[in-house]
Amino acid sequence: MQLNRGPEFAKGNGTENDFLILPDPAGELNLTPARVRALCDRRRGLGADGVLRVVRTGDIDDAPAGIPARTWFMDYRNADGSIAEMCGNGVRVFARYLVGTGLAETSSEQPELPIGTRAGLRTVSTHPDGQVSVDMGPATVHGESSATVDGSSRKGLAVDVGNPHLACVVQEGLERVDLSAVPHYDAELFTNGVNIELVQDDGPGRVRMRVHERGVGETRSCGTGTVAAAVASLHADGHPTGRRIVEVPGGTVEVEVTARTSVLTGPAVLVGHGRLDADWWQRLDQP
Ligand SMILES: N[C@@H](CCC[C@H](N)C(=O)O)C(=O)O
Repeated sequence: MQLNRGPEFAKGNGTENDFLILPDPAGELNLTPARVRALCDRRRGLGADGVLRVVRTGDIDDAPAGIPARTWFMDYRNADGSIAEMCGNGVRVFARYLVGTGLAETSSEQPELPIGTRAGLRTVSTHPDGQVSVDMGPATVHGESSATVDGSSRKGLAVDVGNPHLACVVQEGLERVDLSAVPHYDAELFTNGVNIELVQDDGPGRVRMRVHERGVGETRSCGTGTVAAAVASLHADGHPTGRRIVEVPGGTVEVEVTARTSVLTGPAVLVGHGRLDADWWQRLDQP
């Protein structure tokens, strides 16, 4: 087969929240919104919920201050081409990629990996059983709000996990809700849009969650969303801290919320890798 070798890519997922990973160690890739949309399109491109560009922090114009320039930075893009501050599943897959390709090293003495994100520096730890944890930083509650989802108004907790969430605890019927349309939310509170979670109790210490992600639509999982869901579930039980097992359509994760921070643990899987066709990639850059 004649293929003009374009940029490298890999594909991975965390609880079936799937990503295309584009290594860009020299910071040379022109990752336009049009290219992200084409890549993520499940018919026109390779298909994914988002793109993770692997770049050095020094090559990112809008990186938060204080992250050393050589630190690997997760330049996250939603499937619609928009930029988001943070991705809890993505950052675990990103760490798996760095270690798997030898771009970064971890060991039993030094299992922690610092990763730059637009929400700040995050520390990821890989475990011998294949699970990956990330210290997500504090999840900050900004009060209550509501959204109209599938024609019904739902009350929820506004939680900032580096990116914005509205986590709505529902009593029943989680599986029956139609999440195909963008929910209507308070645009004065969420000026840059919001990820919306529906969270249903599933026994002691357990919840089930579905999510409509900003810039994507319904996904099989959302790591930052699971943290918001755990916070909302704990809050509903009158606890500011604690632990929740969160079951999403794509699998199961664990969230621990402490007074200082929140930690998300779950799987991170690399599926394969290859090269984009250079002609296809070039054509996407033309008006
Ligand atoms: N799937 C992600 C969140 C990705 C960003 C989100 N759609 C946003 O726009 O904030 C996760 O695992 O956290």
